[in-house]
Amino acid sequence: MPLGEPAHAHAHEELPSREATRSPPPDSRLRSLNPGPIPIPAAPSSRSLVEKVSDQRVNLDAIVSHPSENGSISTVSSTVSSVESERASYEFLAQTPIKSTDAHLVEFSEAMRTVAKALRQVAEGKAAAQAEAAEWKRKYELETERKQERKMKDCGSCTDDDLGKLARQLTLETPASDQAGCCGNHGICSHEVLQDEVPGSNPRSSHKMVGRKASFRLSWGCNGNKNGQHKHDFVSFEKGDITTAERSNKQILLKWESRPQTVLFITKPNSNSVRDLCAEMVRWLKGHKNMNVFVEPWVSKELLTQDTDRNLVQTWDNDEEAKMLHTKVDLIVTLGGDGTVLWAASLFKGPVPPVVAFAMGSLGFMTPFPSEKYRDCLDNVLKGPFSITLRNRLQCYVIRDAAKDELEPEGPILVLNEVTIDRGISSYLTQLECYCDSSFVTFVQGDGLIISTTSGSTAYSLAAGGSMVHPQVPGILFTPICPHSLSFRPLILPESVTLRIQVPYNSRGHAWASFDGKDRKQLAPGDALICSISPWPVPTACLMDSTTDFLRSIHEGLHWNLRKTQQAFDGSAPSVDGAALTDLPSAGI
Ligand SMILES: NC(=O)c1ccc[n+]([C@@H]2O[C@H](COP(=O)([O-])OP(=O)(O)OC[C@H]3O[C@@H](n4cnc5c(N)ncnc54)[C@H](O)[C@@H]3O)[C@@H](O)[C@H]2O)c1
Ligand SMILES: Nc1ncnc2c1ncn2[C@@H]1O[C@H](COP(=O)(O)OP(=O)(O)OP(=O)(O)O)[C@@H](O)[C@H]1O
Repeated sequence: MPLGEPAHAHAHEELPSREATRSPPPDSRLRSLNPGPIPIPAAPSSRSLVEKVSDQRVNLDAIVSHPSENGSISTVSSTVSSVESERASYEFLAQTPIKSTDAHLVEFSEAMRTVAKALRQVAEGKAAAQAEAAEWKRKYELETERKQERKMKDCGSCTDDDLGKLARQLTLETPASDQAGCCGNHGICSHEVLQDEVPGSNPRSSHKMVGRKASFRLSWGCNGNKNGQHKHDFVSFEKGDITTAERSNKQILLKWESRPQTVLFITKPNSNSVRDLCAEMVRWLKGHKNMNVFVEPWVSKELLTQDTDRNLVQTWDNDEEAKMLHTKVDLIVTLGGDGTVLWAASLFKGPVPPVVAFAMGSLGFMTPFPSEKYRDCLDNVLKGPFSITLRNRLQCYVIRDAAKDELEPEGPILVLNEVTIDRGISSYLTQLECYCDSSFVTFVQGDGLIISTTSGSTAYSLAAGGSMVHPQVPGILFTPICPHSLSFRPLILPESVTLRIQVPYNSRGHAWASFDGKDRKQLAPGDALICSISPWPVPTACLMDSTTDFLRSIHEGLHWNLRKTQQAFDGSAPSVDGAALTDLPSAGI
């Protein structure tokens, strides 16, 4: 049979002719071997057995020939091998000396049934795998098409050369190490982001527009590959090989393509040092960098006490204007602790400009920049390029039992750390039914549950026994709070899932949801919380790079695994392979 042709087309033609030349049909052979006086009721059953097996063969081939372009060699060969196994069964049936007893025939028919069943299972397994591969391929092709359309649309301004590069990229050619220009091969342009708007926002309300936003490009660096050349992020189907995307170990760099002009200041309230520094920084940015500065409405009233300072800044008057901030602001500067970064992120329900967080709190996991060196830090950031950490957020919807099919009109609540469902002031155990996509996960009985981002893994989730997870790891943490069970361990789920946490109808009390530790909402029996990863991450500027900053935070902020080192037997301190706490690289700024 020629390779590449459907197996079933030939299998059916070949089998009977071979059987005809080699041996008589099984039932006639059986009859000739059983001429004795004893009636043989098993003989007809032997015939029906053979018919049944060949019927099953028809079905098997129908399943195995499921249309699929990839892996055609393995597909055909697998079909051939199952047909050949069947053929061997027939030959075995034809050649086996059969004694004239009913018991033998019965035993034999049982054996054949088992063989037929095994063959069917093998073929069905292969067919399922092929169907799955075909589905993945279809999705991949759809996605490639969509990307191509989007890129073409977004690059209306690209030159022919750029479009050629883009086409090469989309046709999966390995690019040269050229990162310059619009839509470079290893990154994305901010043009795509800049065209997005928060749904429902009113462009006419942006009358305080302060000039065009600076465009920038993101590129993915690659360890050990200095020119930035790397494989594309896709799974190869054509050659039947699956390669791992290299995205996870890359540091993202932000490079300005035009000069950033507008900074938004977010400051921690009730702090004199923050107030003083804020005023000083605003003056410096205006005087030395000629930047536009936005501050929150309360800051312009309370923090900037002098009229001269107040005249240097702009603010917004209403929610509609606040919704348009992302179209004006190039950079967010935060002065405070992690709570201030959370607050800054909460102001943006859609895209978030890059955040440069200065540490003015007690811990500062997400605030790597030393406030006393703000001039050097801001100089470097405004010049670029600089590393960023793309921090995923969770989008959460509360679905009320009374209005099951309606999403909240004000849209999802976005959290950078976590959403917590707990028992509030109730003294009863919280009972929560948890589903991941449509699969049941578990029934929580305890103080509550934390659904956390990887950035939030070092906050409440850590206190409840969850793992610390690098913020670039694509996952969602599922951490119980004081579960009344010996075997409930925290989980980390893939970022692609949607979680549903439901308060059962027969729950003894209400539950409470809180979002980054704020905005508590009561959940009555029957109410549910739905959460998944939001398409709008928070890009935070790194002092060094994502990993160095993360390790520095867990060492310096949490004193992770700090312990006096055991002495060697000779009394000297053993050498430590790797950086000790005191050896951590300095800021370099
Ligand atoms: N038992 C707990 O640990 C506990 C209880 C409630 C809330 N929290 C956390 O507090 C967060 C709200 O922070 P806030 O500053 O508005 O409140 P807050 O002022 O009460 O500070 C909470 C503490 O958590 C730290 N923190 C916040 N986010 C962090 C992060 N991503 N990694 C490491 N530490 C982090 C802050 O630096 C601060 O020290 C919540 O999102 C929650 O994660 C923790
Ligand atoms: N601009 C703001 N407007 C209103 N509230 C804010 C603002 N910035 C911060 N907050 C709130 O102030 C609280 C304290 O802020 P933050 O965590 O930054 O300071 P901190 O507690 O001194 O620092 P750390 O958490 O490192 O100890 C947080 O609950 C935060 O949500």
